[in-house]
Amino acid sequence: MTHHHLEIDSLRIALDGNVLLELDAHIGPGEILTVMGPSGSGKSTLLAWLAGFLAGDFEASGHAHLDGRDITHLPAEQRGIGLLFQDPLLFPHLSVAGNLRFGMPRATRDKPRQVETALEQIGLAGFGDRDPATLSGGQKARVALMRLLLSRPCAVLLDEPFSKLDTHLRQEMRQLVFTQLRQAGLPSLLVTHDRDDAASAGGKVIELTH
Ligand SMILES: Nc1ncnc2c1ncn2[C@@H]1O[C@H](COP(=O)(O)OP(=O)(O)OP(=O)(O)O)[C@@H](O)[C@H]1O
Repeated sequence: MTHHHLEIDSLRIALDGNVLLELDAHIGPGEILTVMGPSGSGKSTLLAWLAGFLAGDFEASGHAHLDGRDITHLPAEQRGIGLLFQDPLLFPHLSVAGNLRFGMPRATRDKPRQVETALEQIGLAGFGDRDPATLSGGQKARVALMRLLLSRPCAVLLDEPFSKLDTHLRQEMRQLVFTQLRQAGLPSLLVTHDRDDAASAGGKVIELTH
């Protein structure tokens, strides 16, 4: 297991001169930090800052370090951060296997074998040639998770990743996602409105306020 860690130092984000959020956090390998708070409290803004997509209207100061590397001003694609959203957003023009191969580092050894193993891990052995449109919501969510992990991120941001799933599936996906993130030793930041998500993540919880 690799030991990735993410640090947020003296982050302060303001909008029109008003401070929206201030945060210091250290997320160790396999830790999941949950961020909660009312609508408009800045949860998506925090993720956008970390991922490198923050809109120009915001003034941000502070630093983010990933594995000791200052990523604060790096372009999004050089940060090594993986994202998991509410919608699985699989590429419709690629097969399930094509989706899984998409973000794999160029130097990855034996890609077909790794794709096959990944499909087995999520109970979708033999689904490699399928069109993603023919998968159920739960199956798409599992493929999106594996595509993320196969891209070998150094940290993961999750934005309400389970909110579109029904209760039963939600429970199942929580288990799968959190177990996989822990096993991969990835520091993760979870944004959610759901207390059960936070409890299941098992880490610290931060509440953003206005
Ligand atoms: N591009 C933008 N330009 C100006 N203001 C913005 C922009 N994006 C968001 N805001 C404002 O920034 C504040 C924080 O928004 P943000 O989306 O981070 O909240 P949130 O906690 O994620 O809310 P929700 O739970 O509803 O998703 C809000 O007041 C919002 O109106």
